[in-house]
Amino acid sequence: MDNRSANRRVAKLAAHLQPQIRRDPTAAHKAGFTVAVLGAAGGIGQPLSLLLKRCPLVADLRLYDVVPLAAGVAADVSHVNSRADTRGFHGPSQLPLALEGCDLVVIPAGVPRKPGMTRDDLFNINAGIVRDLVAACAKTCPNAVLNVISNPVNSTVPIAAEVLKDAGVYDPRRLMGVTHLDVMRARTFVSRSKGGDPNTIDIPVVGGHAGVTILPLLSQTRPFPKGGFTAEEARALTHRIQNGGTEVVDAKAGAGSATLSMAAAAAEFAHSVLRGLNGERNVLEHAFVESRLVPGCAFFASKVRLGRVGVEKVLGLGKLSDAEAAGLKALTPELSASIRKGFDFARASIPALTSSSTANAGSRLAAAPGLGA
Ligand SMILES: NC(=O)C1=CN([C@@H]2O[C@H](COP(=O)(O)OP(=O)(O)OC[C@H]3O[C@@H](n4cnc5c(N)ncnc54)[C@H](O)[C@@H]3O)[C@@H](O)[C@H]2O)C=CC1
Ligand SMILES: O=C([O-])CC(=O)C(=O)O
Repeated sequence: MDNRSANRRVAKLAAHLQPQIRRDPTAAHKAGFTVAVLGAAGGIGQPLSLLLKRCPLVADLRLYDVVPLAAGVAADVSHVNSRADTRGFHGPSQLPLALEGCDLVVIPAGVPRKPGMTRDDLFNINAGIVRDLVAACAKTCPNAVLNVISNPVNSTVPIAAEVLKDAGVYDPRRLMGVTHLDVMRARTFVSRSKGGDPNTIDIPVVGGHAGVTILPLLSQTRPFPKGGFTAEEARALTHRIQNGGTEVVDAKAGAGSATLSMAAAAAEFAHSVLRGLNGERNVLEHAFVESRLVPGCAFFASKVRLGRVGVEKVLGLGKLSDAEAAGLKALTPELSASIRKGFDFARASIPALTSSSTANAGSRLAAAPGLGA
């Protein structure tokens, strides 16, 4: 074979292989991602760490907690045969080591509810925990995507935003409150009562992550159940989805709140974030993010499109039924107050919202497109 026909054959072979290379979702980031779990020794942290160890897009898994058990959890999880290198870290002196080079940091650190408590009752303890952990992220891995699980999410996410702004590294596309458990509950409860496959049924859940601020949009259920929802069915399902967390808190009778279902939700959500970072197109999830969807609510949970930078686009709410529109009106004052409470706490407790760091934050923010829908 002469050189020219050999070259032609190579070119033909390359052209044949090219589409397959482009279709390989991991091709863009062969090395995989570095992910940290902060609060890894806890009720959510342990099963979440296990599930992330199984995630094919995780190459380096860092398990951090204030308690030394983090090392034991890491030793245990590390024996699972998957590609992710797994290490444990404990105590504030090891936090920078845990965060160094992270692409994604998942934060379930903090105390859970007991029966009779609201999520807001956790504010006094968890607000400071989230503030300090996010400050460490701002310093060591300012470009990481943050998934905040710690309650009250309606306030801890605004706290995280203020801390990041103060450090001059806030990019709204990389800060997400995890509300995916509400979506999972909606899928489960609706498919059990009305039929349909809980794996594929699509039900938007918007607003926030506490009581009436959790607003399932049952009228947008796809596929829509035969016969639809009666007003009473819609009311009962909405109530159950809004109170799913309390159902578990009461069933655990003082021993904590949802941990296993939350770990499943956080792992599924983290996997979607990594798929987006990896360049996969059209990854859609719900998350509590900076938003302009609802006046008065600087953060709002809605469907978002995830991509290489985190949240690429906040999608609209679609057409609401009359009952859903009333639910949206009813949730706005509570959600808005919880967001303000987070902002106020952060602004009062961040020692230096100095003019220099504020100027710095301004320049970073100007470079980062907002998330208005
Ligand atoms: N977003 C959501 O949908 C959900 C949120 N949650 C919230 O997640 C949080 C954690 O819940 P659980 O895992 O059940 O609690 P847990 O008490 O079992 O675990 C919390 C872990 O955080 C650790 N921790 C405390 N302070 C820390 C710090 N400064 N740095 C690192 N680690 C720290 C503790 O040592 C413990 O291992 C709670 O605030 C809970 O309300 C729970 C379920 C659903
Ligand atoms: O209810 C709680 O305290 C924990 C939580 O956020 C949930 O299960 O949705």
